[in-house]
Amino acid sequence: MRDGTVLVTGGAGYIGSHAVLALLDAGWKVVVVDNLVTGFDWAVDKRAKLVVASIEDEAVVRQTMRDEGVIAVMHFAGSVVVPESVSDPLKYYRNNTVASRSLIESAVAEGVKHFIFSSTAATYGIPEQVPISEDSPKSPINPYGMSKLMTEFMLRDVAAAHPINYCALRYFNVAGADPQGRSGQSTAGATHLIKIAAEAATGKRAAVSVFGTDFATDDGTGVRDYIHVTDLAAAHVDALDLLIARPQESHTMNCGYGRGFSVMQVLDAVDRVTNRTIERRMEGRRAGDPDALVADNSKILATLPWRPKHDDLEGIVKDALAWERALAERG
Ligand SMILES: NC(=O)c1ccc[n+]([C@@H]2O[C@H](COP(=O)([O-])OP(=O)(O)OC[C@H]3O[C@@H](n4cnc5c(N)ncnc54)[C@H](O)[C@@H]3O)[C@@H](O)[C@H]2O)c1
Ligand SMILES: O=c1ccn([C@@H]2O[C@H](COP(=O)(O)OP(=O)(O)O[C@H]3O[C@H](CO)[C@H](O)[C@H](O)[C@H]3O)[C@@H](O)[C@H]2O)c(=O)[nH]1
Repeated sequence: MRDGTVLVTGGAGYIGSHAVLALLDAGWKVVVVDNLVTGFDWAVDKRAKLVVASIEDEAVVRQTMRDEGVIAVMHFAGSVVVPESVSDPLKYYRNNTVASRSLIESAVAEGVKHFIFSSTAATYGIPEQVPISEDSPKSPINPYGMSKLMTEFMLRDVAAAHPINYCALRYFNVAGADPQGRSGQSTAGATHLIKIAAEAATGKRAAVSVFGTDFATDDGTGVRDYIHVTDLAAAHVDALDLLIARPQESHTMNCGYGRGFSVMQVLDAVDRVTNRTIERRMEGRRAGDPDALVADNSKILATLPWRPKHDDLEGIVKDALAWERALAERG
């Protein structure tokens, strides 16, 4: 067992629940703070403690930090739907930026030493160059990306002023599910391509819409860097070890595999895995979708011992499908 407890905000959600598993499997004690707006209490592994509260509830968060001996925060809690951030920006500035400010303040006040933050490739906006390196211009094209970038700025300034270091991890497209079937993406109303394709493959949807066929890519459909959620969770555990080993340093790193697949390639992979043909409906572009988003992942590979173990599109699809079937059985 490691010394100290990790507080995982949003640990009842998709990515957070996988981080909880990775931390527990690595020997950490874990306490989750989640208000269950999009998460599920059953998604939190029983070895972890769950406190149902908002990260904005400073009294509860600070008490939890004290009671549990929290040495580090992994901060996944937030609002994650890009189009909603365009129609309701203040929700995003509140639940991502303002709530993060409150959480960071609690961490500083309680002497928590390390902070790991879920950031996003959406901080880059429409990239000038692909693959995208961390020092590329940050020009978010929606309030979601901006709300996350603002939190990165807060962390930078707070780490300069207080004895806390941080790692901001900019995720590319997260997909798949725990290969052992312990967690997966469960929130209804999915917008993410692989989740939607898994729903279509299991009969929850009649077809998959292909948003745009005139992008500047080989087959005209959007290209993304899909990273398996279990690899992403493992990167967080390694990032924590780095923050502990080098307390004077903070880091901002892309999390992706450095290669992209088009929408058509993803749907082809789903068809191969299921041995069926999902109906594809060609539609117009979604507002604000870039042609291609692929990570330059040289920094994370140079900085952490982390190496991808699930960099296989069909494997990602298989794990997403297995979880979708398990969800269907759950009812
Ligand atoms: N899914 C992706 O592809 C992706 C990509 C880039 C970044 N991210 C980031 O990763 C993080 C996790 O995303 P996810 O896909 O797991 O989403 P999710 O909705 O499954 O998880 C978010 C969790 O946070 C909780 N939560 C929300 N607001 C809260 C609050 N104020 N207090 C306490 N708990 C709160 C929710 O109940 C939920 O359990 C988010 O910060 C998101 O911005 C996700
Ligand atoms: O039903 C669908 C859903 C998506 N797509 C296409 O599939 C690709 C991936 O779309 P997703 O909605 O799965 O993911 P995004 O790339 O739009 O965005 C995701 O990844 C970003 C970073 O790359 C941000 O982190 C953001 O939070 C997260 O939602 C895009 O080309 C999109 O147009 C479809 O064709 N049909």
